[in-house]
Amino acid sequence: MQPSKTTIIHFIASQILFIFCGINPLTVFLCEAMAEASRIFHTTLLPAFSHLHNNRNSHTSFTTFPLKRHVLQCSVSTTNETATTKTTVTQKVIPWGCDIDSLENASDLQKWLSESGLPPQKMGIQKVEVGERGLVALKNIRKGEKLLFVPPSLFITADSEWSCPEAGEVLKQYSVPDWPLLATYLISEASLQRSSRWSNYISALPRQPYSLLYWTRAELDRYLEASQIRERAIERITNVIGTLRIFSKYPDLFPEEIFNIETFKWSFGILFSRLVRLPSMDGRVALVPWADMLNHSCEVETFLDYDKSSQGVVFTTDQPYQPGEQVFISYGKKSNGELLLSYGFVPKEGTNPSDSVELPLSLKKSDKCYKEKLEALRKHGLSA
Ligand SMILES: C[S@@+](CC[C@H](N)C(=O)[O-])C[C@H]1O[C@@H](n2cnc3c(N)ncnc32)[C@H](O)[C@@H]1O
Repeated sequence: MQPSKTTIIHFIASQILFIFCGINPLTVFLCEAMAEASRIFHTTLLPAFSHLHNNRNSHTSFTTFPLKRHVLQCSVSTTNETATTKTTVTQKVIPWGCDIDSLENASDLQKWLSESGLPPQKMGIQKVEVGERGLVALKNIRKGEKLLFVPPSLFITADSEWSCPEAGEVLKQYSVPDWPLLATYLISEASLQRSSRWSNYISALPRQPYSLLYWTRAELDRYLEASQIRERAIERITNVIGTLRIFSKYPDLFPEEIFNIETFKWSFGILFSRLVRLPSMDGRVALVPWADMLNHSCEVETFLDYDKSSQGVVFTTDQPYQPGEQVFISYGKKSNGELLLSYGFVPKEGTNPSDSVELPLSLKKSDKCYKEKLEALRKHGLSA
């Protein structure tokens, strides 16, 4: 499920209220009031989103766009800004991957994975209510059961072999860090289509992942006004653009038709939403096909990790599942803003116990009540 209109507005409202709180250094204590005010804001001002959501097909020119765009568009649809948002639709379509809710390539992926060493699974990929596609229990699954067992031969890491070794050599020569290296690797392999060993995996990835990287500057300014997430999204976009600089020197290895801003938005969008850090492999980052079909729930705490005894990526269920139920993992204790930033969704309102807003605080030593305020901040686990 993508962010509902009310959830997005709740998020925006809390961020806007955050401005007012940020002015006074001792307003940490206003957080509760802020949340209450934002609740009032959303319940009194908003029409039901479900109606707009269900009617989204009436905006036919948006049908190939992620729902997030519809949500944004819906949230301003009663004003004439709709037209402004429509202008963003003219982006180039990535020539690989599939529609975000498509199962067309998922069965090929599953077949290829089983042939390549993935053991039989108790879950299958299906269309789901939360997260478009996800892994659903095919059999009874017990609480405390280990699932997945994806072997390392199926991971994509910074050490994966390049189909075009010369390109990989150049990146190594520049000691390019893991993230931009993986982003480039993904584009390089994707562009080779069927001749890449990852072709079945890449074909099942979304052609346009939900990501703030696709928001225009105007959208970021408008919908994330006063939020720290806005700055972080702008920083990420700047870094993605910066990655392109390396390639201008090697147009033969990295032709612009393939390595350009659109393809890097895609590959970084895929990394932000799917790359996992594996604590038991010294925090190594990897794309783990199949495991990356699991959606997030704030109600579970289990996470992906490498299991030395079974030599594969696993997670241990912290609740039982019956056949037909979607199986979830946790992407970490992240605020709604952080989930939006990396994964492009916001959990249903009131369901995320880790939700928070960042309040930058400063306390001047010249403040008459410096000591008392410092003490009050410390009491709440905050530093000045
Ligand atoms: C690791 S992928 C999970 C598989 C993905 N649903 C797919 O079909 O490829 C992460 C993406 O799934 C979606 N997702 C995961 N958990 C979600 C949730 N609780 N609500 C809405 N979308 C979710 C978001 O689009 C996110 O960027």
